[in-house]
Amino acid sequence: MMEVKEKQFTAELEAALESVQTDQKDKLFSYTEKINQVNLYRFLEKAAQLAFPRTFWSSANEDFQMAGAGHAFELSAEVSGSRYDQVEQDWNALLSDAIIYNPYHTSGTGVVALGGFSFDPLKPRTALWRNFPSSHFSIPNYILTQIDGDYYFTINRFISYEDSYASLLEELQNNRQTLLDNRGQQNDTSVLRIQHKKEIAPDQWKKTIKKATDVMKNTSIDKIVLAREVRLHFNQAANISDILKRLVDTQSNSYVFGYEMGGDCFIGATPERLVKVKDDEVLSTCLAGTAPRGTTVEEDEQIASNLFEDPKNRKEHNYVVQMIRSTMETYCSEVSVPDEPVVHQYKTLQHLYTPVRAKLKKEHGIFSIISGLHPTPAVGGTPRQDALAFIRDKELLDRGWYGAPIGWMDSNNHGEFAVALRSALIQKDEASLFAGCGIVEDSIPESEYEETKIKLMPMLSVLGVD
Ligand SMILES: C=C(O[C@H]1C=CC=C(C(=O)O)[C@@H]1O)C(=O)O
Ligand SMILES: [Mg+2]
Repeated sequence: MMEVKEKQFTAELEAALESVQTDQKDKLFSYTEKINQVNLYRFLEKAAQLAFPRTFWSSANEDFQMAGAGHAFELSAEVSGSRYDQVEQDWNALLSDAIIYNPYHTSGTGVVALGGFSFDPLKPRTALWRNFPSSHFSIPNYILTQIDGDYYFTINRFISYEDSYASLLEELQNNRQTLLDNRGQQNDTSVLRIQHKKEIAPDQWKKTIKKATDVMKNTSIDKIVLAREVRLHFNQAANISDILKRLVDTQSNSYVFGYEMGGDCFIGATPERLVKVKDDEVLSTCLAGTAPRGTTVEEDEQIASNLFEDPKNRKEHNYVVQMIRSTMETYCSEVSVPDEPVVHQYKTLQHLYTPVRAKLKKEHGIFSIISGLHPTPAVGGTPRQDALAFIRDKELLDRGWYGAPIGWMDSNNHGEFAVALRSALIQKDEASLFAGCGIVEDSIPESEYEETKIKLMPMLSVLGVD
């Protein structure tokens, strides 16, 4: 730390400890400074060396990235009905007492909570997701934020009145130095290989699709999203920071995330924004309907125009648009939704895409919108409760955090959540990958199976070769 900054830091820390002691109440202390460029992936490596659980977020156009180390404070709610309310209440309570030094007021700096939810709190949790509760948010001890090429470093420390100034200062300064040290070995050079790949019950999955289409022919259910799992075994433990870097480098137009809990890490590169809130501006995205990429420009365009015209994919997409529009109208004003989707291209596939814009009504926040939107028919179905009941009952998979909201929010009430698709739960030298498809009445099991294969490709390619 430069000397003038160091003086500022020690003065703020001293004042914070004094406030905690005077009030006899533990409080979160948060200090943000602007720093020179630091490699985010190196920061994550150093965090692992210090045994800190890691968090990572990269927005779809990479102009905003956060890497977190440690949990200064955790928000977690196991309750099902009100888990959003519970997290929101605990978050507001934490903020109301927090001592924040942040002259920049830039999104994603200072007191930031990163975290997410499980897909369905009513589905019994299996051993696979033992480290991931129904909801969990972390205010990391140390956050490195990159915005438009500028770098910020935040220290968050929950201070108890029993803490001593000298040991606090030593702890925070030592960790700061280690985490921001760009020297040392670059990323691991050993090659991650897939030694064993097991598709979990693909034939049964296709049978469940047939069951779903039969149900849709005979009931008022219009759409059910069904997912499946692929389990991998590697030649060595996967290097999380390396994989996150590879996802950012290869998956354009995608949110890349990482969330480490109890040694397991949930990672992904998802194209789907659930909601972004900045002041009163709200953005959401309807994404459903899929086709592969072509090998030539002509073929690519032909596939795109077929996707745009295809009634089955348009149906899948329209259920999402209808539901997101009506939910947004509950929480927002000036809801604007284009009449038709466009085709968006990603590395291995193309999607039908409809952006949504709105203005947040004063009485609502990001959690109200999340609770209204999740699960959209891009991951659940229509009508929601019937589709969820089918998934809960018939899908073989424990989705855990797959298909659920994952993201961040800060003390300025800015935040963004994506839908955790194209994701994997990494467990040292093993991983579970997830992919699902929107099933409508005219779905063909074999084609849906092919669709999951292209959705799995990006993650398989960053996790090594067969
Ligand atoms: C459920 C997934 O994708 C959803 C998002 C976009 C397109 C979809 C589709 O065309 O089926 C799915 O609704 C997944 O990737 O696991
Ligand atoms: Mg589909």
